[in-house]
Amino acid sequence: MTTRSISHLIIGFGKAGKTLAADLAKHGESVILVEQSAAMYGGTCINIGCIPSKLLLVEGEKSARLTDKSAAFQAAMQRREQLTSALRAANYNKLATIPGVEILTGTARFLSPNVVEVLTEDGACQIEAERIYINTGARPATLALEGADDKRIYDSTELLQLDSLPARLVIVGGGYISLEFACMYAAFGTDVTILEQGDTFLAREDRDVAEAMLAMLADRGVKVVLQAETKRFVPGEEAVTVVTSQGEYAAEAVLVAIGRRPNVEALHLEAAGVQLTSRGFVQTDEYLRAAPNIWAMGDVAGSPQFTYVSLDDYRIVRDQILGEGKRTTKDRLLLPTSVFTTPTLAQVGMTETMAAASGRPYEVKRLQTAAIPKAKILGETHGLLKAIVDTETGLILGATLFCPEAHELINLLKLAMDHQIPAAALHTQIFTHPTIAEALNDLFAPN
Ligand SMILES: Cc1cc2nc3c(=O)[nH]c(=O)nc-3n(C[C@H](O)[C@H](O)[C@H](O)COP(=O)(O)OP(=O)(O)OC[C@H]3O[C@@H](n4cnc5c(N)ncnc54)[C@H](O)[C@@H]3O)c2cc1C
Ligand SMILES: NC(=O)c1ccc[n+]([C@@H]2O[C@H](COP(=O)([O-])OP(=O)(O)OC[C@H]3O[C@@H](n4cnc5c(N)ncnc54)[C@H](O)[C@@H]3O)[C@@H](O)[C@H]2O)c1
Repeated sequence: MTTRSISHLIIGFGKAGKTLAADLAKHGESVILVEQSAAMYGGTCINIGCIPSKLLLVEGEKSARLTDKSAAFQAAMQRREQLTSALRAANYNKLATIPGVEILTGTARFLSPNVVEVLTEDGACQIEAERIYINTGARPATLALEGADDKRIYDSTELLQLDSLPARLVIVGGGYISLEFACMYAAFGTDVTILEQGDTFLAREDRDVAEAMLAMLADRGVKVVLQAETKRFVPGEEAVTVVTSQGEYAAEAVLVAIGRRPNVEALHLEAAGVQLTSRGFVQTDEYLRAAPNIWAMGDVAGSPQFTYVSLDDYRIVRDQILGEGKRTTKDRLLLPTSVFTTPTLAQVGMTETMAAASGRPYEVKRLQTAAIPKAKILGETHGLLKAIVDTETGLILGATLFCPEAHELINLLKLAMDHQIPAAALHTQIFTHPTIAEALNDLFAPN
């Protein structure tokens, strides 16, 4: 078996790993990046996550004008394939052409804290590295239930690659993936039912926001069933039936979207002295250090599962290798989020419920999406905008935007909050017209 030595070994072609590899090499360092699958060059986001799902959401909305939904669905899937293939090739070539970076296609596992074995198609090789970075991501959690091996039961990766449009889709789980896929498939004309085991829909959101989301889903024909414990799947000839504590639901396709688990098993982390958290993620400190010469970044490190957080993990690790070593997970400040339903639900900082529990003096600002001229132009009037303002300091404590373009606008609010721009400044800020952004003038008007 060949043994090689390298300064930096990155395991996994995720957002953090690929960005770090390029940066290190541009600073004259030598890097090997190991990726287990040629179909995953570039990682989850571009191949099986953010990019294909958002493309299909957009294509679904466009299909509203078309009568042949099946043809529209198949054309959308082709576009998805073209885009992800092109991005995958671009991601590979961008890294592979940087002097100092080598991409090795194979599965990595630790033999000791600084030696990793990589199993490739051509056999195994050992790599001794001064520094090792784990960026192996996560995979869909599965339901170990009777009938779960039926071919009509899918995870998100598989449902992004269906070759024909199902008449009915049942989604087990009521989180990010569920809501986005519900909108995506409903837009193509599929009859969608969401089965959530919890008793509260969108438990982290204020009830008026959750109600607005439910109204939007109902308008699109999406049914939501709460406290639905899935018990088993019963395969039939035409459909599979999901048997739950709240009744039985037959469908041509079932999506299980109940969270994602870290990819740690293949790594043999015990050989590296790396610990796991109680939830099974790689245990790190706030510098993302997992052992003296080992770091973990992205989903596998238990970081909030977003591409932009994986990118921020890269910034933290980069600062230790190439910078001042000061940046930590605490420097992220507020973390904005966006569920790309139609319209988007975007959130940053405190909700009204959190503000009430905080004991701080606050007021709630509210605006209905239907009051925004641009929303009327778009014909997307579902939703509302809410902001929480500290009545002593006049600073914004949080915002929840359920309206068109909310995924863009939320970044403006994070900027205002991080840089302590008072709410009153947004009330009088000049915004272009007609835009959704100008609604901030009204949202932040004095109560
Ligand atoms: C359907 C879906 C939609 C999403 N939409 C959004 C969104 O809109 N916005 C957003 O911010 N986030 C979204 N996410 C989440 C986001 O995609 C992830 O948080 C992010 O991609 C995680 O990146 P990462 O850097 O942790 O690693 P990943 O990109 O997951 O990369 C890990 C890589 O490691 C490889 N690997 C695993 N084990 C080994 C091993 N032993 N040896 C070698 N290689 C290995 C894997 O094959 C993989 O390519 C979505 C996720 C999904 C599933
Ligand atoms: N727009 C985005 O940024 C985006 C989009 C998709 C995914 N993601 C990321 O990917 C992660 C994973 O997404 P997800 O939707 O799989 O997980 P999630 O954690 O967002 O939601 C899972 C949901 O499934 C429910 N659940 C769990 N077990 C269940 C069961 N047995 N039966 C019924 N319901 C059950 C949970 O109560 C929860 O509501 C997200 O948390 C997010 O970080 C982000």
